[in-house]
Amino acid sequence: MTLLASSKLDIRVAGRPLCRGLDFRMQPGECWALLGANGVGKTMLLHTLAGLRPADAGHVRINDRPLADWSARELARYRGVLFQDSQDTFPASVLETVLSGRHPYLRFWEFESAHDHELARQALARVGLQGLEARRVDTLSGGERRRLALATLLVQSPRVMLLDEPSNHLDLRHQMRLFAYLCELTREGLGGLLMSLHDVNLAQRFCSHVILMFGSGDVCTGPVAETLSEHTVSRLYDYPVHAVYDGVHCWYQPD
Ligand SMILES: Nc1ncnc2c1ncn2[C@@H]1O[C@H](COP(=O)(O)OP(=O)(O)OP(=O)(O)O)[C@@H](O)[C@H]1O
Repeated sequence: MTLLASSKLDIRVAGRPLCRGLDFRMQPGECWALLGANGVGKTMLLHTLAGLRPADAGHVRINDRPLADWSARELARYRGVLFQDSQDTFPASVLETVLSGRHPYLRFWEFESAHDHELARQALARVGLQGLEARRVDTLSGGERRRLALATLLVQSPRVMLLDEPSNHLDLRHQMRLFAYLCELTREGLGGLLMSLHDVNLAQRFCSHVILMFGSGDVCTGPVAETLSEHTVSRLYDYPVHAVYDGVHCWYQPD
């Protein structure tokens, strides 16, 4: 079974190619990073794979079914999207916001159950926001708001997670803890994770596979060990880097 796949996927914006002929298959338990320079099209690609915007050509399949065959409710239960920025239209509380992750499972006018509240409590504890349930979201710091968005996604418990720059606003400890948790959850629960990142070293450390977007539609995919190199990372950001290996971890440093 393939959780998420694209074939011959083309994405263009204002006539400009962002992604040309992308073929990839995400198998259960895999963690993928989506890397590329600013403005190269990472958000557009994530949104296309999530079914939030149409592709210009090619196909997306989730769980081996074409996107068009999924109802909105089915999709909301199966794949979760973390947007680049959180927008709070109403001054909801932390608890109300995290419980909104359960809405795909509720019927119209149905209230959240004790089980939903327990999932919300566990997710808030997981991201270190326990005790803040009654706080208004517009009083949270940037990092706290980001962690609340991640908790809301966890409460949704999607099989496939599509995350747009999940490390935004997170300090070092929260980055390392949450990335380790998301990847362990994906591997052990045999889900699928695709996240756009600006830190190639987070991809190198936590991910099994990468999609690289080089600009003008050029894309390539593959296992991290075979795809990331001094050459590809330097080309990706149009800036020279060199690899450092300490016997355990490899990372890339700008020259
Ligand atoms: N409606 C639009 N009209 C014209 N260009 C657009 C429109 N929407 C997005 N773009 C352009 O599409 C390109 C890809 O945008 P996208 O947000 O996917 O980039 P990104 O790789 O996620 O960037 P970043 O790393 O800066 O977040 C950008 O150059 C952006 O300016």
